[in-house]
Amino acid sequence: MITNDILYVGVDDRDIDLFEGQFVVPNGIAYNSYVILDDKIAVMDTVDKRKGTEYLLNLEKALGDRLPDYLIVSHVEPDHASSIRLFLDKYPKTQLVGNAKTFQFLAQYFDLNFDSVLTVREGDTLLLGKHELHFIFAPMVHWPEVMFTYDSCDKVLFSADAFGKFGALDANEDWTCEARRYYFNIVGKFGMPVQTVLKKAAALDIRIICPLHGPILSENLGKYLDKYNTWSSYEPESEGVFIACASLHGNTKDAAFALKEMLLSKGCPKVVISDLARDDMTEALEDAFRYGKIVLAASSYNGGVMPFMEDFLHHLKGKNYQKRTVALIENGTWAPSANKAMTEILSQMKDITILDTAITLRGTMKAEDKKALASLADRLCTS
Ligand SMILES: Cc1cc2nc3c(=O)[nH]c(=O)nc-3n(C[C@H](O)[C@H](O)[C@H](O)COP(=O)(O)O)c2cc1C
Repeated sequence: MITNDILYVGVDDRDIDLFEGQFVVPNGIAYNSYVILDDKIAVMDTVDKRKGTEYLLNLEKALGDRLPDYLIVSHVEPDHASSIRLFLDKYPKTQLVGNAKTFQFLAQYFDLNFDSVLTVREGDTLLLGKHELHFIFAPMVHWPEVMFTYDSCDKVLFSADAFGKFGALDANEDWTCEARRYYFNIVGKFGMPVQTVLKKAAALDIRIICPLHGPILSENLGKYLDKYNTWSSYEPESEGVFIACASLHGNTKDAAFALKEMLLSKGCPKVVISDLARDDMTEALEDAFRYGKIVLAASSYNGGVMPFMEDFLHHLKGKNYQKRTVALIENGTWAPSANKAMTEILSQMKDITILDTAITLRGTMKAEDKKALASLADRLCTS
């Protein structure tokens, strides 16, 4: 129970191998859905059809002998909407509520009778009894049709995918870490639209945030709003340096670890290294956004850069990576080419400062390489 009238009817999914076909979720994922019980009953979204049967049982229990009047569709993505067919087979008289885009997209997934739907516009309200629902459009957070719903009676914001996180509800883990990985990998490209909806939300008296994934947020809401403000404005969140490396034979990786030791010994508060070939790419992406300074260290490869690094940089570009200071380290035997290849991709991003400290290793680290790394460490500690 979330309030006296709002019940949780979502489900945990711990069997899924990859969320959205690409993200590892070691602690699963929750598909959240809610019921508002009033003179009229509104259900807030459904769940992935992978868990449709379990969902309908939860719903039935929450409804007792009553029937839902409305199904509010805040996001058409299948992890929330693919049980709508199942839902309507059981509750055929329920009216679907969405905006024009909601129904345009739903028609791509379902053969529905769209004559009976209720199409809302930005700022429209729906009265259930004492609960009045206000529709707040949030286009591109993270699809074009996304809308938030604010219940002015219980002061609850149903925030669609915003404020969500990876991890089933019964996972005992920190919110920030998995919410950050979720944000940058799923919503990260859309910083401006998130800023726009945060401004709309600032005008509301919000006591509880009910996202479509992850825990219901009811305490210290400023913390979550602040994180979203930092993330969506592409500002660094933590002091420190992130080193991403891709190394064929380990020499560049050795240099990355040597640099880490130097940075720590010079007082850098935090240094995180990711081996892009072995570590989770989505965590590397998260760390690249978390810190303000990053070092890219890679082997030269066929006149370019090792493909894991190339892939990583394309991921960053796709997520609108910006406002960061970058240092480059390459390794090559006959014609080192990694720094040039990395610079080319970085030059397509906004507001990236590449330090004039580029280092070229040839095979193993030599004394002069260690000196160059030490002066890079100085520069990173002072810039
Ligand atoms: C398939 C392949 C392609 C390579 N391409 C280049 C290249 O274009 N230019 C170059 O200078 N070295 C090239 N190298 C050599 C590596 O960059 C070199 O061995 C480097 O020292 C590897 O650093 P690492 O020990 O960190 O992997 C290539 C090596 C391999 C196996």
